[in-house]
Amino acid sequence: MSGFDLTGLTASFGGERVIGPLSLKVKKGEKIALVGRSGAGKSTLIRLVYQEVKSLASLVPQDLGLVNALPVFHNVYMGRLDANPTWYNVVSLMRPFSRDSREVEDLLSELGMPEKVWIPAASLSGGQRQRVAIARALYRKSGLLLADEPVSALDGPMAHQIMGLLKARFETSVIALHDVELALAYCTRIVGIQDGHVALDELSEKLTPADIMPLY
Ligand SMILES: Nc1ncnc2c1ncn2[C@@H]1O[C@H](COP(=O)(O)OP(=O)(O)OP(=O)(O)O)[C@@H](O)[C@H]1O
Repeated sequence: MSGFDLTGLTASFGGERVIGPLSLKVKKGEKIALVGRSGAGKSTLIRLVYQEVKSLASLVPQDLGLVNALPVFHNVYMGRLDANPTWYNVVSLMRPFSRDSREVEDLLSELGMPEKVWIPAASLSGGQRQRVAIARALYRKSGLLLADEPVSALDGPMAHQIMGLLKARFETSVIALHDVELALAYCTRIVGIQDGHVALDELSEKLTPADIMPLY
């Protein structure tokens, strides 16, 4: 089951309510884009959803969550840590198994950076770091993707390629996107967030960029 139905979602910082109460029902197979101006609450909503669904989801947080001192391989491998016994993970830290190395290398090839597999994450560019976080999410092989601006550091053609890949590989997704064109092209439903509430909820096929602009 990769959909979810959450109600009564709220978040506050320093006593100030920034989300909700808000409900979000996502059906299996839906690709949702969360859109809205900076500070509207998209990242906070992604975090709230992740807290609820945790192990069912693959997460690409806005800060990416990479471990700089570790090679790309291990950063990607971390996506599936909970699927393996502890001894397997400890051995993999020192001497990765060849089947795992091959799988990670294949993923990195798809993302256009096969030569970086043994490079520490610290020495990657911003766009490369973003692709490592995406590889980690793909490696997890869950049915649900939660991603916060996953292609913001990528150039146009690469952003389209990766959005296409995410659409194909995840049955269901909720992606915060500031790029309205990408949202309409790769997502089936647009949820607009304004001041922590849902201000728009419509199928992409019924919307144009002009319909979304009032949120900004
Ligand atoms: N750790 C925090 N401490 C205090 N306030 C926070 C914190 N995180 C978020 N906020 C506040 O919550 C509100 C929503 O922030 P959030 O990051 O969810 O917005 P966003 O829509 O994702 O913005 P952006 O598009 O810039 O990433 C903002 O007013 C922000 O200042």
